[in-house]
Amino acid sequence: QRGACPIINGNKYKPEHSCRQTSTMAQQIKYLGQEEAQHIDEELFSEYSFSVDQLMELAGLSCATAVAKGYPLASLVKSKPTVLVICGPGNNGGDGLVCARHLKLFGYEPTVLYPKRPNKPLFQSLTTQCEKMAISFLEEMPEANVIDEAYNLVIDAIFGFSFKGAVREPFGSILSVLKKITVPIASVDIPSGWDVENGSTDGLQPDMLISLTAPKKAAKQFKGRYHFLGGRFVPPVLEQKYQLNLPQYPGTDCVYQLN
Ligand SMILES: NC(=O)C1=CN([C@@H]2O[C@H](COP(=O)(O)OP(=O)(O)OC[C@H]3O[C@@H](n4cnc5c(N)ncnc54)[C@H](O)[C@@H]3O)[C@@H](O)[C@H]2O)[C@@H](O)CC1
Ligand SMILES: [K+]
Repeated sequence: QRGACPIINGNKYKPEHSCRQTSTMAQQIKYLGQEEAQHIDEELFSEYSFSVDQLMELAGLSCATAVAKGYPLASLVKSKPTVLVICGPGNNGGDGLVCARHLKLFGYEPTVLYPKRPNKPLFQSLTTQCEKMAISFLEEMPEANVIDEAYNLVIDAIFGFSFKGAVREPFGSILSVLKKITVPIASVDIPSGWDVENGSTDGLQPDMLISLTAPKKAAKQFKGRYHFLGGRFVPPVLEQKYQLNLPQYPGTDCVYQLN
């Protein structure tokens, strides 16, 4: 139930503005603006010497883990555990490729749509890794009714925190189809097409959102069933500098269910 204080895995956690303050409550998690998200991202690479592929691996693993928690294999309605993963042209798309690979290892049958592939070794390697794991790639976006018949859910890894302006093709057409499907959508970091800070009134309405590092401001408008936090890689000093107030991830888990 939205607005309630969830108790998950024994941890009590309070999403921002959602329930009355008590002295024992955790502090409010920070919702990041677009620039702040980009600054943290840059700092992780420049000051903390992480590489993109390191963080992408952890981000993508978080996404696959959240999907497996929200949509366990045993709960899927189709005869095969099919998942359509749609990857965009930036790092959000890279998270999608990593997520697809881990979903395969978890026993799902992911299929990838990756229409705009950056000419960079990282993305080429992630694509090869998927292909070598017998994950198939579609040539074009299926119609909405085909998706509803063939897949249990769709992973939206099209745009993340660098999305700006009006959606350009082919992603405008892809998002139009996604607005018509009835199977659940799990969005990586931001529901694609939403303004990173202001969200969207007529955009995608994903069933799951996996916020990476910290939720972005748009996440306040998320109305789906599952909001997970992933990307358990933030060094405490960086967390303190930006006052992220991240919750305590339970045990060794790489995701935290916010609601
Ligand atoms: N530090 C972090 O928090 C991490 C972030 N990661 C991921 O990286 C994402 C950010 O990646 P990027 O900065 O590469 O950006 P995005 O993946 O958000 O998107 C950038 C790409 O989308 C295109 N684009 C932007 N606006 C568009 C529009 N209106 N129409 C069509 N195309 C458009 C750009 O040309 C660019 O190719 C995050 O959201 C997250 O998913 C993870 O990979 C690793 C760690
Ligand atoms: K997304």
